[in-house]
Amino acid sequence: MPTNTSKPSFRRILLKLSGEALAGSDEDKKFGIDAKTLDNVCQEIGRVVKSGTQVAVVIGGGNFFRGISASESGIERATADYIGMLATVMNALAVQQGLKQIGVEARVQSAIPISPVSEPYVRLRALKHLNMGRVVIFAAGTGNPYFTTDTAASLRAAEINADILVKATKVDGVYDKDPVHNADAVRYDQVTYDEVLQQRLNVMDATAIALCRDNNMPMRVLSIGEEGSLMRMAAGEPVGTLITSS
Ligand SMILES: Nc1ncnc2c1ncn2[C@@H]1O[C@H](COP(=O)(O)OP(=O)(O)OP(=O)(O)O)[C@@H](O)[C@H]1O
Ligand SMILES: O=c1ccn([C@@H]2O[C@H](COP(=O)(O)O)[C@@H](O)[C@H]2O)c(=O)[nH]1
Repeated sequence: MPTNTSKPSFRRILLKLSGEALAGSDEDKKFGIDAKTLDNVCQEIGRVVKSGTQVAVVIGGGNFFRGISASESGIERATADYIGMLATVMNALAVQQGLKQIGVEARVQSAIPISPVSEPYVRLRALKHLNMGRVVIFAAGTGNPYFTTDTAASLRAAEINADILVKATKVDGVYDKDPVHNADAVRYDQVTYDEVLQQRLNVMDATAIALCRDNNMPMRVLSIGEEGSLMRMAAGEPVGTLITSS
């Protein structure tokens, strides 16, 4: 529950967490969930919740499985995507547990019903949890193959009337080219949805960007590995890159 008396900059945010952000940064730890990294991520989320901002999370599955890569090696695409969606459920449960350990209440809602382990996605119930100060973790993406958790994040952000969609990932913003593969890449402070689409700045998939553009949902891309960045963003600081219509 909120502990601060100052008014937060955002009433409600949708945080898109990349699955890879839960894996360690060491070369030999790029798969699965690293306990220390998970704790750091949960602490970041906990600070924001305690400052009075409601937080909903959509979590990726790239630390376990990506459907499109697996389908290239022979698994039928739809099946591979269902495996990918189930991978996001594992991450969601881990984040729920990590938050619980630091005293932050959270509920997982899965777009693919898995009744023994999570609630199904029910929009009004999600809103009720958020209004009670609980973190809601949306798992299993959209529940449909051929989509990504970026698109799920855009969809859920619109559905819950979030003030902003925050993409927290390994890179600290949107660059003119992929910074992981280009040392000379230059970061934007602000960029439009159309520029991201036209210049194919692949920090998020095109469907997700278009959905945010069509719903006028502002987005911010920041690094979850940079300590305090999420809290600074929630306090209104211009962290990372802002994506808007103009
Ligand atoms: N122009 C760009 N600016 C910033 N990042 C970019 C750009 N082009 C490509 N990227 C890449 O986009 C990635 C962000 O996507 P990310 O790895 O978080 O994928 P995801 O699908 O959201 O999560 P997951 O790890 O669960 O698959 C960065 O790691 C970065 O390498
Ligand atoms: O709506 C969705 C969301 C995800 N998937 C599959 O899950 C994996 C993991 O998600 P990331 O967004 O890549 O982290 C993704 O590669 C898809 O295979 C999906 O099918 N539908």
